[in-house]
Amino acid sequence: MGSGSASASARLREIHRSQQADGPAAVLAIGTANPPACVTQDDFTDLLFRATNTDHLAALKDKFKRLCKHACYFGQKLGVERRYLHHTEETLAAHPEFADHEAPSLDARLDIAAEAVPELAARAARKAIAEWGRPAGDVTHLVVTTNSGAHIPGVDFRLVPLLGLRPTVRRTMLYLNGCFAGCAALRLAKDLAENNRGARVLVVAAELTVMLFSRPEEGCFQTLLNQGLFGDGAAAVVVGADPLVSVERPLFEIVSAAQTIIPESAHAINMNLTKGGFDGNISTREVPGFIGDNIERCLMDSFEPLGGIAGDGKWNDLFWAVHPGSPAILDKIESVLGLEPEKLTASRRVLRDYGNMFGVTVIFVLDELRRRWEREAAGEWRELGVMMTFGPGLTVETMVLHAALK
Ligand SMILES: CC(C)(COP(=O)(O)OP(=O)(O)OC[C@H]1O[C@@H](n2cnc3c(N)ncnc32)[C@H](O)[C@@H]1OP(=O)(O)O)[C@@H](O)C(=O)NCCC(=O)NCCSC(=O)CC(=O)O
Repeated sequence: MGSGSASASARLREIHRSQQADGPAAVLAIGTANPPACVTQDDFTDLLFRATNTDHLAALKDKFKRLCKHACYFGQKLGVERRYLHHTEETLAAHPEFADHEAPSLDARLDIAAEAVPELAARAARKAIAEWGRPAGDVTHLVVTTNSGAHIPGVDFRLVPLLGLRPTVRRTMLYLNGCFAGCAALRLAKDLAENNRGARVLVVAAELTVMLFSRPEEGCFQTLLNQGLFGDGAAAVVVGADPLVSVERPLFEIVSAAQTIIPESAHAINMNLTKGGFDGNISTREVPGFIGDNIERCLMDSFEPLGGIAGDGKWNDLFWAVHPGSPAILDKIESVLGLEPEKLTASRRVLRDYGNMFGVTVIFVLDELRRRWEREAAGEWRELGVMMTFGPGLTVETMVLHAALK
């Protein structure tokens, strides 16, 4: 009896071991997509005040312009020059209730998201699958994340026929994780890929700001921030371990992944689905400080499995893919860690050209980094790097990456 159970347990351990991948999970391909309409901050300012019949609020419009004005490359304030938006002036004319967040508009917003989010997500995913070089039917797991919707079944379910995935693909849907969602989805993909030999995980993030559109209001800074900072987009990543030689090309290996809640910061970013759409409250004056005060500890924890990280100027030896929540946040990180300005260029560039696309943004930053290295034949290439996102909690997601694409 005893020896029988010992051998059964040994057999189970053997089965378990045989299910593990040999090597670390790696990013094998990246795809991105945006809606067709690109809107500059100047054009958007006019559109916003015209479409919401608030042009008479001249002082508020001037304030919004000041907030958007310094959208120069290394400038302050919102750091956004242009964004892609699914909703147009026609959408807003057809839905005057979107302007008033006290009016019931959630159903109409969700109806728009139900169609548009999966379509945008599918466009990014098709690009990632094409770069990956294997058929969509070889995807074993699907992890989808969005803040733009609350549907059952969700975007994950819709993507199966849109992409030609197998009905047996193992799906996980992550709703309402705020801006840390992209990194959280990749963390999940890492665990799936490393614990299921041969798994190929398609990670997809997609966001539409039609969920939080509203008119600017006197005395409500949040409405200005929401309308000036956020943009629409989707990004997809194929993750897998033990890449097939000559078919798959690893871009980044995922070395470690961690998540931390910053103490006493629960009030700093809150988001809710309300009858009037997606409502948020961001303590803009506190968030950069919370992140700055805690970032070094989060990084030390992330590097602990690697035996730590040593040396003066150690943070400049890494590449950085940081969620660009806003220039003030990036400035704070830069100064606390003593980073050379070049280190956060990819983050600032994505913010400038696309806005803050919640969880999608950091994948755009990763894509920007690898494209820059490919363009410049590895000019500023560094072997080890950090991917970092922030969101409600305040939650900090940290991932140590190894660039495999030199
Ligand atoms: C809001 C800011 C862009 C403001 O930029 P600056 O600090 O450089 O500029 P500033 O202080 O001169 O402010 C510009 C104008 O905005 C006004 N202003 C700024 N903050 C305000 C506030 N909280 N309430 C009311 N007014 C405010 C100022 O009075 C000024 O008005 P006037 O012009 O009249 O003098 C910045 O503080 C910032 O980036 N904060 C962090 C933003 C953030 O938390 N982002 C995370 C997004 S959420 C995310 O990424 C994660 C997630 O969602 O999950």
